Amino acid sequence: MSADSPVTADVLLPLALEGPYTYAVPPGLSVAPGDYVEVPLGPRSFIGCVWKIGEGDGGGKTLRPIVQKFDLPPLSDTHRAFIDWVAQYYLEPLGNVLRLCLRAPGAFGEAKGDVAYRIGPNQPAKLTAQRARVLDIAREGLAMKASELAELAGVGTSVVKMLAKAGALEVVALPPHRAFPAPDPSAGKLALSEAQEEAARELRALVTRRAQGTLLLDGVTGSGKTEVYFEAMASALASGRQVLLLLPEIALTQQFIERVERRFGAAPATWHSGMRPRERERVWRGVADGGARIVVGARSALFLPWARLGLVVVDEEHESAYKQEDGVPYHARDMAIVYGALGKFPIVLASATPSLESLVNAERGRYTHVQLAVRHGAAELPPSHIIDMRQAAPQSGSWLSDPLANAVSETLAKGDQALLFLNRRGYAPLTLCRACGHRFDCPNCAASLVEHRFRKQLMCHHCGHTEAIPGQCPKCETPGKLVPCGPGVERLAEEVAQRFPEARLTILSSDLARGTLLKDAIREVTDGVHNLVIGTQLVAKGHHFPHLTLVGVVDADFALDSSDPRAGERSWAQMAQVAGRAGRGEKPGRALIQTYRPDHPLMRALAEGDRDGFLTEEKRLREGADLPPYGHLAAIVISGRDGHETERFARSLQPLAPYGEGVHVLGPAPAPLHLVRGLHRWRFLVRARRGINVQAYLKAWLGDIKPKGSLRLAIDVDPYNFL
Ligand SMILES: Nc1ncnc2c1ncn2[C@@H]1O[C@H](COP(=O)(O)OP(=O)(O)OP(=O)(O)O)[C@@H](O)[C@H]1O
Ligand SMILES: [Zn+2]
Repeated sequence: MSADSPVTADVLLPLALEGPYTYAVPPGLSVAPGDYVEVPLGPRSFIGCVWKIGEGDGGGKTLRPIVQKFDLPPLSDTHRAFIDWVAQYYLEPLGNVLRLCLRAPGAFGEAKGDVAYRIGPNQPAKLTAQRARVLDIAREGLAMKASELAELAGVGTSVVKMLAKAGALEVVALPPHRAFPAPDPSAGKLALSEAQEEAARELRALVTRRAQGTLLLDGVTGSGKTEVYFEAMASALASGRQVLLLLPEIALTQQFIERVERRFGAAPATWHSGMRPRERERVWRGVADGGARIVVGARSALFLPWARLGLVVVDEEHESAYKQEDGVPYHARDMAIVYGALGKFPIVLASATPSLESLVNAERGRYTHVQLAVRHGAAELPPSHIIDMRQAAPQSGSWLSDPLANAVSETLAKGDQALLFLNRRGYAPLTLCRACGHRFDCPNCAASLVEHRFRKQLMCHHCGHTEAIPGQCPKCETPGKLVPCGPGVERLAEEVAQRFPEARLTILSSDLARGTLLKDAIREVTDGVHNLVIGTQLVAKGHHFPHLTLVGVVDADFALDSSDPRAGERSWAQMAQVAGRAGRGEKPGRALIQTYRPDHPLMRALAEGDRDGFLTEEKRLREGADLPPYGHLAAIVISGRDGHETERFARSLQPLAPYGEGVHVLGPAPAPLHLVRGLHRWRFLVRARRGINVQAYLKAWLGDIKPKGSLRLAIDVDPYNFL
């Protein structure tokens, strides 16, 4: 390169692009890989990340220059290598993966004094829908940057500026971000039991080695795993590193965050989907400059621009909530392990019901396996009893067998708390007309509408479509003949209220998940305000309810038959977890499980507490079928507006699938959920023996296919969703 040849930089943009674009570096600007820069693309400008320097030459075209460089710590080499890895593994455009890392647009704000906007004294002369949206958000009271307000309202920043000019918004100076308090590794350390101490020693050793390595902390419910992995976090913090504690979104409760705060004497940073833009920006910057030492976050926190990450703990590692389903379909647990390998730091996976994947990796000697076999302190694991519903069936329209109802009475009489677990929201999963047989289905999806009686609505749980509950059948017009079929939590609550009129009843369901309602409800259950709780899967997630002594599983057969190869494992984990909420305090607990299939290996295993027996059988089945963790799966979902066109396109791909030794292509077949949001869906499932490069196979098959019109082709490597 001669002295006067233009210096160029390859800049990756957070768009669906396979690679970076080359730009000219204007004289006087020095950029290095990892720097964040603003560059033009077409008529717009974007914030991207410098990927390489001086390699591209623009292929003879005149290069457009970089507009500006942001004064932020660069994205580390490790993080960029991680992005490359994720993109290759999931066959995603590189730019889409970068986008996961830049989810805090405000962090790139103007370098000069930040200003914010809040509601002002005037009404704008003309109130367009866009302006009204901005003002509605401003009326909530928080001062926000133009970019944040605009993003929330789904408008351009010009709308915000225009409203400010008209006096409908007021400009205020934003105070600088609050710094993150420094954690103290030994602040609130509890005295550990001998078993905990022994486990903690292994975790600390792993962290001080400062090398890659995965440890599976496999401890029964209530064994005190949290205190044990806190020790690993303490070691990483003491060595000056940052720590990420990943939780399934729904388990990220205020209670848990307070527990972390007590242990380390400082509130951790948190990261989840419900955050306000300014807090996002604060955390993003804190992670980038190293000021945020502990982050407790949902899966996407893995992609934050870590400065000195030294440990990731994945709590409830078996949870399928770690799999992102939209956009880049990554699995945060698996990608945490990849990140650890690239960054040479350890990963701790914790669970009372580890995934088969992790257990098999531990067996193969890839993971260190640390077990806690008993509950902490005097608490004992609750025994599970099976109720054979063929013998004890309740009368029609009622869902509690006598043995379960009696157990609830006894529990309440003793002043204890009982939990009834039913994984169905709403009142009834299906509504039929008794006169003509008409069933209420979603107009956009291949699914029945769920009655939500409390909200007086029929609702689709796939697309959110709602309609009022009609007084008569829309088809035969007979009034008063509509019947709800099957139970949801609301309907169960009706029965329970009738049977136990004295009980202080509450429902914990994700219908409450927005806002503070759910937090309050969980705290009230913890404090014993309620003595009878009806809950969906939400209650199975790591909560500690000290007064709870009885867990009743209302429908254990619910998820057994499905196209999902992990259905058995998942049902088992869910029931073991929910049973594990019982007897965590001073009094012993028990679990009663209602099933019509008492001979199913899963029910037997639960009754006998024989986890190993059940999992050995599951492993045998999976190994025989080359299913994970013994083989790879990839799903290919073809969707489109037009049913015939979608089918034709799916079928046209089938003969193009190359022959591959050890690779099976199943399909195309209509997806179990063959219509969602008006899109018709067809699926292929690719099953490959271990050691086969599935990505290479998929590229060879589908790499050049460009679906047209409304048709889409989505590849899901390591799928967890089989609908
Ligand atoms: N060393 C200790 N000293 C005092 N209390 C402890 C100690 N270890 C654990 N506990 C308490 O025991 C209870 C269970 O511990 P923890 O929540 O860590 O269990 P866990 O293994 O994570 O359970 P689960 O998997 O069911 O969520 C908690 O109330 C916790 O505060
Ligand atoms: Zn729908």
